[in-house]
Amino acid sequence: MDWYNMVNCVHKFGGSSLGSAERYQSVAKIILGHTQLGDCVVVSASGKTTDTLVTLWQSYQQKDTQAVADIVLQLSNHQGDLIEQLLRADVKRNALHTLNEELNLIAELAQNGQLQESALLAHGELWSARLLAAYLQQLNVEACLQDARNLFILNDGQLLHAQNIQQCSELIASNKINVVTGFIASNSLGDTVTLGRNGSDYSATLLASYCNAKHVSIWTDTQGIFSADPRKVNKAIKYAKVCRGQANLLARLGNPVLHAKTLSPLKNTDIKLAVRSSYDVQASQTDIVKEGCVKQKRFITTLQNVDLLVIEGLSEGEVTHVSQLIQHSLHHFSQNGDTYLVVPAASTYQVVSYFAGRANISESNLNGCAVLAPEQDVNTLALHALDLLNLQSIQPRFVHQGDGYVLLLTDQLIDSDILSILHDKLINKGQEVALIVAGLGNVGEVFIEQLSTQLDRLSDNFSVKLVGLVRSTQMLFNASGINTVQWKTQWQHEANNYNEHDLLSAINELDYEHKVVVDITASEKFSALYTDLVERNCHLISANKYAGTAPTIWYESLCKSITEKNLHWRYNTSVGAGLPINFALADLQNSGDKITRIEGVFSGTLSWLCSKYDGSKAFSDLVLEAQNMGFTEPDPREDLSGRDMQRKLLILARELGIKLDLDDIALSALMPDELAQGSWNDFIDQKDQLDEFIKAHAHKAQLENSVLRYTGLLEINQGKVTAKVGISYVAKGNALANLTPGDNIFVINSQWYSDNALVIQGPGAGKEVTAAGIHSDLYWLMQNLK
Ligand SMILES: NC(=O)C1=CN([C@@H]2O[C@H](COP(=O)(O)OP(=O)(O)OC[C@H]3O[C@@H](n4cnc5c(N)ncnc54)[C@H](O)[C@@H]3O)[C@@H](O)[C@H]2O)C=CC1
Ligand SMILES: N[C@@H](CC=O)C(=O)O
Repeated sequence: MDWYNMVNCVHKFGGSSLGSAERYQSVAKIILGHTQLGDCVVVSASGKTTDTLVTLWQSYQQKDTQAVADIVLQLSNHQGDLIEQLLRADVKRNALHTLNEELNLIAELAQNGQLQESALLAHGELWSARLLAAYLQQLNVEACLQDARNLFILNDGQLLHAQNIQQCSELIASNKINVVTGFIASNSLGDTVTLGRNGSDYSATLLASYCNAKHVSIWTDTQGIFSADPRKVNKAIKYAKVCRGQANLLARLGNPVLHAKTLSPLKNTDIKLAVRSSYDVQASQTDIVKEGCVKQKRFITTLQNVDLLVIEGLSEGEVTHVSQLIQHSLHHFSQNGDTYLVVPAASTYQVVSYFAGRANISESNLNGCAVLAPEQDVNTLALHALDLLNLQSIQPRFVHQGDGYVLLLTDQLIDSDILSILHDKLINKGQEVALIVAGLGNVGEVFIEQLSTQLDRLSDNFSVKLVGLVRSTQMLFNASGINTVQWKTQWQHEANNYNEHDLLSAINELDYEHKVVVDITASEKFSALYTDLVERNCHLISANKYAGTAPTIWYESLCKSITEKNLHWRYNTSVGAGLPINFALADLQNSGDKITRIEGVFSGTLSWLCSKYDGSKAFSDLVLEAQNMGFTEPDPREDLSGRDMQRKLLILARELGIKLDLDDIALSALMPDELAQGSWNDFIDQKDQLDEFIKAHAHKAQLENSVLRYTGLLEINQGKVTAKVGISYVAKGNALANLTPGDNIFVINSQWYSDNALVIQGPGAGKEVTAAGIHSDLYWLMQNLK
């Protein structure tokens, strides 16, 4: 591999990511976990160091010697503390010595009137890069310091690209982690210059383009790019992918996450840019991708205190130049034959002077907002936004509709309450939810049938699309949507062989605000995918019981990841099919009640079999009948063995916060143990043994004036848990003896329902009720999506 392909990724850490010794330690951890030799790590000045250096410069210009001395001391304290806390004694001594020499020189230059602004400001990045490199070396990481003044050379304000590529090829070490100073460069005379506001982000993308890196990761204090400022709008949506064009427009229209300049070196390259949190490494990132690779999203930004200038004969080059001059991304547009520039009011004087007589202030002291959206939505959103502002008694003074956005400028401030209303009505409405359904058997097919009538009424805010269907051997995936009525025809023509890797990468590529995987398989293998699905930000709905009854360690870590990622997992149908048992238990507990006992029949299959059996028909024939009706598990022995009901009891126990594993629940089977072995055909060959077994139990029950039932019990008595499922002889008068065949019954005792139990009873199996129960989970999920 030649040098040109040695840098895989350029990482960039901003000032807040390096604000304290603990933050440096976190950054080092990220570097250890996310870099390979040859990668570059671009750093900003630690915390508020650049602001402090700017204040020092201003004090120096005002000849305030006391303030200069105070600020030098402040810098010495902050940098000194970092060195003290991070470096080992031997390295520390040298580092403190160098720092003191530099600070003394600053003080001396200030005294002699020889301080240079850019050279002074450059210290911030130099200090952080030097300290981070030393700290990494101390951790035995092959790291080296790179002073970007040797990599980025400008002549007359223009970067000398060919020369810089050459410099990078000579200086960037392919066998080390290169810690590079952000923000700074040098001119062809060798003097220090700076790259302006957000310069370090720009340094990172510039370096990536010079080194032909594959990725740039901007590690920052936000988790990515949101539909609105998440500090002001708590329902702001984090987007997984945003196209470069919209990111650029956002930067010019008030969203501060990325500067327009940052994106410019990526033009005409395939370099991938990601914005991610250095505070929450597990959180998903936002990828900024090439135009056309993702759908356009909706955003709302606010603008505060801006002026609108009309500029005669404005050129693109002048916009770039004046943006650099005032260190702010600027937006310009034409309307009614005039060309306007939106300028922060604080910089208006500078901009007007720059255009020397060609700039006129059209409107001043404006606030407002911009709504960005796919082109086809802008017109409707613009009208809707005007109505909403009107309702809030806000009259826009200036409205401009451009390609993919509408800009609404007004006298009044758009505070976070108004912004949230606008966001709710304009942005949230545009969200899309991708639905992937695994398992198209008895229940799955009915679920899809019901889906076609359900889609429109699921939520006002979201548009839900079925994008994936999965069976054990085949899958159909179409990111733009599968027709819920004609899916079978589409399946016949387009379904491919199923493998987990293809499914996960198809899900990864989905550009939807939310993804939901509905598991209606009876597959343990599929449930093992849940951790991968959660990693890909999928909400889960399960009729399948395997994940809910997996070993405690796996189950708890799954629940933890789901919570950490603010995802939802619904599994109401895994117990009691469509009966609202999980809702009821959650509700009781949320209301402060304590559940002490749940007894009942939790298997629709076994309820149906036991109630139907009167000796007139062989029990095994009833089993086949139940199987045909779609009542049983794919292999009915999962029911007869008691294992399925054991799973349900475990799910109930975990709902109550009880830590159990499957084998902690005592079980006696409703069939001879030997029949559990072998194939289904072997079982059928030996069905007489089952019939004899049942006949014998039914007879014994009869002798006790009782009936044969299969029941479960979960009891918590003074901290002691009893959990069991098995054969019972239930007295004929008992509620459990008189169920409609197929019904489940849950008899719940609690602190508040102690003498007179709360009873939930109804069909506990069947494809229609189960599919309807899954729709109830999906509906709940839609109502609870942010
Ligand atoms: N039938 C009922 O009344 C109720 C069923 N359930 C649960 O619903 C689930 C489905 O039940 P049924 O529809 O009756 O079963 P089924 O056997 O008719 O359908 C299962 C489907 O899952 C698919 N599948 C199996 N392994 C797979 C894998 N590894 N990846 C992807 N797909 C796979 C099969 O191709 C099939 O389409 C089961 O977990 C069951 O316990 C829950 C409540 C009631
Ligand atoms: N076989 C199961 C179906 C649903 O879980 C039962 O009847 O309980």
